[in-house]
Amino acid sequence: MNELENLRCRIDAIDKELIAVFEKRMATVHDIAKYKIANNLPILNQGREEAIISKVSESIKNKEYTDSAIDFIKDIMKISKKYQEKLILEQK
Ligand SMILES: C=C(O[C@@H]1C=C(C(=O)O)C=C[C@H]1O)C(=O)O
Repeated sequence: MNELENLRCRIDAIDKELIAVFEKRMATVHDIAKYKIANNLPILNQGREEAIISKVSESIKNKEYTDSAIDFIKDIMKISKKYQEKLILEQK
């Protein structure tokens, strides 16, 4: 296997881990959406999102990746809200 193939193998293994963790997060988002529906709460919680972004920038070890990590978590939260909207629409 050449170097590029070897590195891509490593990416494939990391993606597998990412998807497993993503599934766990989405299952929790699902439970949060059910709670919001039952308690008539809005999908967006700006304060919570800002706190998550702060935690990400504090906890990332390689500061070279800070901006990318913030972009990443913002995209994840966008996906989370889109999924919650879908669940809420299905209830109506
Ligand atoms: C999951 C929630 O809903 C929204 C999505 C968030 C997320 O994906 O982390 C955070 C805050 C909310 O804007 C929540 O309220 O906790």
